[in-house]
Amino acid sequence: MADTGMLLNFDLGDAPLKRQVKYTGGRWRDRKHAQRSANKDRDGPLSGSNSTPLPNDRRDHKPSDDERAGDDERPTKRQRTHGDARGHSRPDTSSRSLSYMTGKLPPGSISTAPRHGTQNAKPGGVTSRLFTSNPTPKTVFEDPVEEVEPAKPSNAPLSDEAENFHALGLSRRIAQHLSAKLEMKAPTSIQKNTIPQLVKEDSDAFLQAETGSGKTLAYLLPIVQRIMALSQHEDGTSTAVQIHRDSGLFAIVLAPTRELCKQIAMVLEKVLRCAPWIVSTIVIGGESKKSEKARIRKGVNILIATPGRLADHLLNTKVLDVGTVRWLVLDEGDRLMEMGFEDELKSIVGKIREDALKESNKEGVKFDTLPQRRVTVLCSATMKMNVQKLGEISLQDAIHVTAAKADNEEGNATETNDAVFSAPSQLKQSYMIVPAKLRLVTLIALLKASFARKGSVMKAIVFISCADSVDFHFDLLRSTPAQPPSPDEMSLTTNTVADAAYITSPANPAITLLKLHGSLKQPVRTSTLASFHMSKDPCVLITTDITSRGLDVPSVDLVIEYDPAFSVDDHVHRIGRTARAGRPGKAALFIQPGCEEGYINLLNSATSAVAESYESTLQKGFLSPVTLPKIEKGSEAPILVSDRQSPNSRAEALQLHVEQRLLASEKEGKSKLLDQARQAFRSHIRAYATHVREERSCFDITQLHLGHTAKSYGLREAPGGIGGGPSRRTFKPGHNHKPSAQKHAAKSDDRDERSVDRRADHDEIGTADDDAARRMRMKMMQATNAAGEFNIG
Ligand SMILES: Nc1ncnc2c1ncn2[C@@H]1O[C@H](COP(=O)(O)OP(=O)(O)OP(=O)(O)O)[C@@H](O)[C@H]1O
Repeated sequence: MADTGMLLNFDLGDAPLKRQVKYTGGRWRDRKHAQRSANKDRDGPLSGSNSTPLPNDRRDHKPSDDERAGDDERPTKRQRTHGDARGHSRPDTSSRSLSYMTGKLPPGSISTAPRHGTQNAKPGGVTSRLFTSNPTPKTVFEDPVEEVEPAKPSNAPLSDEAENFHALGLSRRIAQHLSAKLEMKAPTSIQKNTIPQLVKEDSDAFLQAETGSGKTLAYLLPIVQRIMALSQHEDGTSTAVQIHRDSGLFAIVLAPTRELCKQIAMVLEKVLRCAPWIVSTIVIGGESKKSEKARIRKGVNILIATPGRLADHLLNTKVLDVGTVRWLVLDEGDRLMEMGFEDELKSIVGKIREDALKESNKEGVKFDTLPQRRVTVLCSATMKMNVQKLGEISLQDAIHVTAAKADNEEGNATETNDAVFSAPSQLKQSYMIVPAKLRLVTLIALLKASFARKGSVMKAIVFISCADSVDFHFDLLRSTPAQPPSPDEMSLTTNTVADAAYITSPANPAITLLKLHGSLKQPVRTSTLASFHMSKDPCVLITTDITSRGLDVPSVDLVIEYDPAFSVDDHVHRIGRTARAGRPGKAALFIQPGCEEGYINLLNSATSAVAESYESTLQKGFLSPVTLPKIEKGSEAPILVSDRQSPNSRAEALQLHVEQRLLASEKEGKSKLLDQARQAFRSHIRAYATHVREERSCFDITQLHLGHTAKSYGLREAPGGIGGGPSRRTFKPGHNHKPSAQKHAAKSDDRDERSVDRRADHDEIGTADDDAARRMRMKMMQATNAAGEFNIG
């Protein structure tokens, strides 16, 4: 279709709505049908209709108190979901949209508003009603407070006059390398408290610190230091022992996701440039096992792995000997357990123990500077039951290291009690109470506003609950190439990196959009993440929780939680992707009016967010006229609105544009986007049901308005296929409800997005060392009781 005539502005102007609409064009039968529906509408529109003519006086109408009181309740009538045999939703029965949606009339014949929109659009256009029938938030918004001084960063490096890496027990060579090559002059608090401990002592450690506080180097540097010390004296002269790649495997670092493993490997690789004789490698799922075997066979001193893949190699790669392992690091311990790696972890710990016993009976070189027993370092944000269990499996007598162990004025170490797992203090957090219908337009407005000024935001991450929804939003917001790429032009990131057509503005014309989730193939994930890291243009990554843990992209300045996290802990990890190592950062959370507002109280224990109104976001986001991408190949890019339209009209016009774009895709027989929207909607609803039990009262699936939620997917009504699904089911404690996207991803080797049964698990476990397990349990219980700080939520 050439220019579709997608008349994007359906503003009806000041004139009262003319009831007699004359339909022209198209088939007689369709005109008649549309006319009849219009007449019916006049007598009273059908309930559940999402797209009805907008009486002008309602457009920017501020409800009176009485109306507000009525609105206060959530709309009682739930949108019915109709689906035909093919899963297509029944079209909206309102007059003009009916004709349009069924595609029987040429679009131009029903859209009578001028193309570029004016206040006085002709009657007969349709609009997508966004500002009526929305529940009113119960939260009372306080007057905007004066901009306060930004808080002092809590995860920044300490002042380099006071502290340096050499003073913590690292060799001059390492300290100089850190300072000269990695531009790290002074340690962070957690590094200051961890490094001396792990360099001098052989006891296990439990590390707990804020996101972005440098935990990775806190455990890697002591390991490298002690392996280096085998072959080098402090003055740089050589010892009698020469270390090379087949001297033995000394350390294993386990992390829950492939991305995190790769990132740790990159950090280690940079550190090892000052000791190139020490060799590290990585074994993760999704890559060739053969080449991993070959690397292991050549010899490796430090191994970074996902538990599933390592357990597999321990079974099938005979050459992998873990008898010499002196450090086992479990990064993101809580996540390792949540993702169901318990069995693999048990088998890995058991195998290391078994091989260590055999090794101790062998004659050969004894490595004096290495720990004489295996040291386990467990990093975890929280000390919940599953982490205690992991501690019982792996730790013997761990010391608890936090960033808050601070020096007092006399220089004595004192333990403070504020080791709560919380967001960095300099991170500015806000939340918006956005009615379901307005979510999509508010997201676009927020992104537009954030990137409106060049340089104000460089990188943003948008968290969404499931992979299907990520796919849909990416395909919706990207610009479609005029021609599909030829096979020669295809690259790994062809379908994951694109121009962000809906976010760009004249001031910031080049914004890249990326997507990432666990259902993508590993090489695609790796390349996409690399593009995000390296992009010099501003960019937005739309992703699931796969990116929420550990991912370190220093230039991320904004995190948007479009769907709230499945637990408060996950929320803190998500927002922790910004404001890293003392840098500033912003985070915005979308919640809906109603029970979700209770979530703010839950968050207050871990974060402190200020309320922002979505209205002001719409204002800021739609300040200037919006040029939308073309709907069809060959059509002009229409300018959505004129300067004279209010932000609300612009929002409605944008919503309508999205809805029509979806319908146009179906009409053209390429209903990919429409199908995607339906699938995304279904997965969203299922994912919504998987919030942790303690937080489910804030995310009550029965309170979700399906019709309004569908609108945020550009759908005019909720598609079929969810009735009788989890949306209507009451939640049975202990029942495992899996979002389909997560189920799908469960096949992946590192189990990203794997369905997580978040039940607190109090079962006793049988470990090889029951006594150590008992001691560890006591210790962790003590820590939990003493500080009462780890059980958030
Ligand atoms: N001493 C330091 N000086 C300056 N920057 C540092 C220092 N230590 C670490 N960093 C930087 O801080 C950032 C965060 O480090 P890292 O990823 O190890 O944090 P983390 O505590 O593991 O975070 P998360 O809990 O989110 O995984 C990295 O970009 C790293 O390069």
